[in-house]
Amino acid sequence: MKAVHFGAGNIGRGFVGLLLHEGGYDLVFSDVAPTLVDTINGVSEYTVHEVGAGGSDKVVTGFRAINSQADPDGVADEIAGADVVTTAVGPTILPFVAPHILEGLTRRGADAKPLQVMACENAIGATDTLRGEIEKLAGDAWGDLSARAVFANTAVDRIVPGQPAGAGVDVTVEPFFEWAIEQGPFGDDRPNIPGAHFVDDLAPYIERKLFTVNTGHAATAYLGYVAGITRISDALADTGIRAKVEQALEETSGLLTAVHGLDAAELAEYRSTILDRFSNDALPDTVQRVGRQPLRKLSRHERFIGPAAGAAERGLPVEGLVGAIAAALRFEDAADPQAVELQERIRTDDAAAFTASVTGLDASHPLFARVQEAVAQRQTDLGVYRA
Ligand SMILES: NC(=O)C1=CN([C@@H]2O[C@H](COP(=O)(O)OP(=O)(O)OC[C@H]3O[C@@H](n4cnc5c(N)ncnc54)[C@H](O)[C@@H]3O)[C@@H](O)[C@H]2O)C=CC1
Ligand SMILES: O=P(O)(O)OC[C@H]1O[C@](O)(CO)[C@@H](O)[C@@H]1O
Repeated sequence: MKAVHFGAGNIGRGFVGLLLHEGGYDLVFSDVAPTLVDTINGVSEYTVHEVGAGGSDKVVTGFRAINSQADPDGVADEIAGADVVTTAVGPTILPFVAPHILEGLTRRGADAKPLQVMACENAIGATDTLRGEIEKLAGDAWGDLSARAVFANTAVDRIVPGQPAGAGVDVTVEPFFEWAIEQGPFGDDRPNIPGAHFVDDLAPYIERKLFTVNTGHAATAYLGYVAGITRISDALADTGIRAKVEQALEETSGLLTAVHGLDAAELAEYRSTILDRFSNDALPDTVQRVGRQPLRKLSRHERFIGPAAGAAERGLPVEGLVGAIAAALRFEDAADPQAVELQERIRTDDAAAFTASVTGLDASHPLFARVQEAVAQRQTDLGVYRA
């Protein structure tokens, strides 16, 4: 069996690739970083180092890498003969992966078993997004081609921080992982991924994960940044920051219970486990990585506005979430293009226009005024506020 995985980065090697390997798949990593592709092709095995309680080393073999920009033809042939395609490139990159999958489908025999496609991104419905991009490119040809693939959304959870220089292909990760995959699209023919669990309804899983793990992680990152702290574990060691993160997560849990009927006591346990994971000081993780791409993280269906809007619509508390959003408005990182753009726009747009364009909220939404107030406060602090 063969799997083509787009994005040979932290999650690609440290989580998705490892679990596909354990399922018996030969791995083809497709990436656009030439040095990474060459480094991967220079070794016959790599080790995933799980650091923290219960961690162990896992060795991955049976892989090769290909540069999709340098060899699109080769990538298409790999996909034509693959059983599975997965991605971990970042949600904004999926439109650049779509053409390769489409070309692979056109080369795939019409009588071949349908290709099983799963995007593994921190976004709701990422596989649906990827399929939409492929369908858009295919145009009228999609009528015939669509039968050659099945698409399943997933929720992936493992903290894989930036890797130290010189780490080579090896990856240091936390011991915890969870990979939930919607099973409906596969019928009786699921991909063979022993480390994953298959569910009928993914929504509670992806929303629980995105609005607890990612909301909590990003809140820690932005609050830690504002406090001048670099390591995530150090930020959570600050009792004031921890209390604010806990408040935000109690708010997202309140929404998850209201929307999905998730049990409050189980959610409290889940929050506690997650804060312990973030506090793993054997795993050096930074506010810059976890807070990267703040415009994405402040967008409408993402880890802050998504739950805060749902809570505000139901009259549930949002103080903690708005506080985390206010901290995100202060996040600066010259190496992060979205952080640079955020700081430019907050200095040029008026508060209402910024709020609408960044969060996607309508001015009449019950959350809009709260966020606009936080924006106006940031602009006042910067000396750029205009009534
Ligand atoms: N790092 C983590 O702990 C987790 C990350 N994720 C998600 O996984 C995705 C990737 O995250 P990381 O692995 O941390 O990022 P990363 O930056 O380590 O890896 C991304 C990889 O994608 C490659 N890439 C960029 N454009 C590409 C293209 N057009 N085709 C093929 N490869 C391309 C990059 O060269 C890089 O190697 C993101 O959506 C993230 O939200 C999800 C759960 C955990
Ligand atoms: O990968 P993103 O969406 O930029 O955000 C990083 C987040 O993803 C994770 O890697 C887990 O989903 C966390 O480490 C962190 O919350």
